[in-house]
Amino acid sequence: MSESLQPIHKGLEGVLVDTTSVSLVDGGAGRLYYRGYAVEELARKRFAEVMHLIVFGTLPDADRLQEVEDYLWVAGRLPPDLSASLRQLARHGEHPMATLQSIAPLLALDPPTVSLGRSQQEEEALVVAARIPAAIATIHAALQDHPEHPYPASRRYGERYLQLLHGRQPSPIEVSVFESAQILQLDHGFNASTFTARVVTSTLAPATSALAAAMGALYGPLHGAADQQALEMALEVGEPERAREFVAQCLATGRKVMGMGHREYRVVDPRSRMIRALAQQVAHRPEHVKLLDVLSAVDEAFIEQTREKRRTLRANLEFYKGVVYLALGIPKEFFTASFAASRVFGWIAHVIEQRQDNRIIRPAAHYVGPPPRAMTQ
Ligand SMILES: CC(=O)SCCNC(=O)CCNC(=O)[C@H](O)C(C)(C)COP(=O)(O)OP(=O)(O)OC[C@H]1O[C@@H](n2cnc3c(N)ncnc32)[C@H](O)[C@@H]1OP(=O)(O)O
Ligand SMILES: O=C([O-])CC(=O)C(=O)O
Repeated sequence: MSESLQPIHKGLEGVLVDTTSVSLVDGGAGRLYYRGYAVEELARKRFAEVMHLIVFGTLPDADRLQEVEDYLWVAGRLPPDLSASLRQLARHGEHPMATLQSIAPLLALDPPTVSLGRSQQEEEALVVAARIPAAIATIHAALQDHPEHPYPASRRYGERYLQLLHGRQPSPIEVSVFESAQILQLDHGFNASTFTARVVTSTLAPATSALAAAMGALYGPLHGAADQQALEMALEVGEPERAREFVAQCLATGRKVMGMGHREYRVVDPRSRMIRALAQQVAHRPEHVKLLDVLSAVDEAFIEQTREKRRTLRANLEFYKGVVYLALGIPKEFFTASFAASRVFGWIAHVIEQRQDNRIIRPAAHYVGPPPRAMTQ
């Protein structure tokens, strides 16, 4: 068939481009599984366990878990030169995601003495991933104009993450809620950033370049940055009583309600329900309780007012996440970077998978420009 007669799959909706064994998104049933295990069960585990499952395919035993947590702790410390360069870069005041994307491939410089025995490319990618929490904390400190907090002694990912950011010891509840939220964000089929990582990998570019490119895709408001935008929308709505009018106005003017809708889910995104429950566990301050009330009211109004749409639209991962992060002391400008700190391990799993049976990803386009013509001048 000539290219012009083929159907065009705008946005690649429903197009199968490869296989994956990392995660299964069951959009009809509203279920998500990582390597066969339901996320509802995995969210109760430690972050490093589920990260190991995603990247290496198995849940680690106690010895391996300790090895991986030790690895993340050693590899996660930023070398002083790198930290100084990042601090200087961050002081330009760009969005943390822009700074993080620009530095991402270089986070593997001056490698640590530890290794997980993988290929050089995979080790470099793991070092980048391990160093993202400290990189985020450095950007945060630079933007606040305060010195970085000392590198925490904790081997536990969530505890170290929050301590790097605040310099104070988080409570056990804060650690477990944060780790659960991060687990829910590890992987999600061929979403836009993961597919970006696979496209870049398919050219045989370095794994670290694939991670930087994926980070660029995650920064888009239709994808990862919807977390910050959903929270900003809740602030704009202000009061639960204004939700119905706000949603009606969005629908009338074609403005998207951020954190709503999904390419795959035809029912509510299971992560949204779980993230909302996590938000209820940590939202104690009146302003956080109010944000949760506003979001719940927008959620309800959106369901009611989109009942007639051809596609069922429900809250996705991003809708309630901001309340969890805010209550844990993560400023809204750092939501998407914190998402990236988790998703980077999913990207690595897909880089590994793509490399195992690679073919360059290169779709076709139907040309609609001027026909071949003679140059007249
Ligand atoms: C981690 C993540 O990336 S989760 C997704 C985060 N992104 C967002 O929350 C941004 C808001 N949501 C959206 O923009 C979309 O729902 C996406 C990008 C998630 C999915 O996009 P697509 O699969 O291409 O869906 P599409 O945009 O075709 O939506 C189908 C219909 O629902 C409408 N719709 C979809 N999402 C929304 C929304 N959030 N608000 C209002 N209307 C919406 C579309 O306008 C379209 O309406 P139409 O049939 O009248 O034209
Ligand atoms: O799958 C998608 O298109 C977006 C998403 O929910 C994710 O990346 O977590």
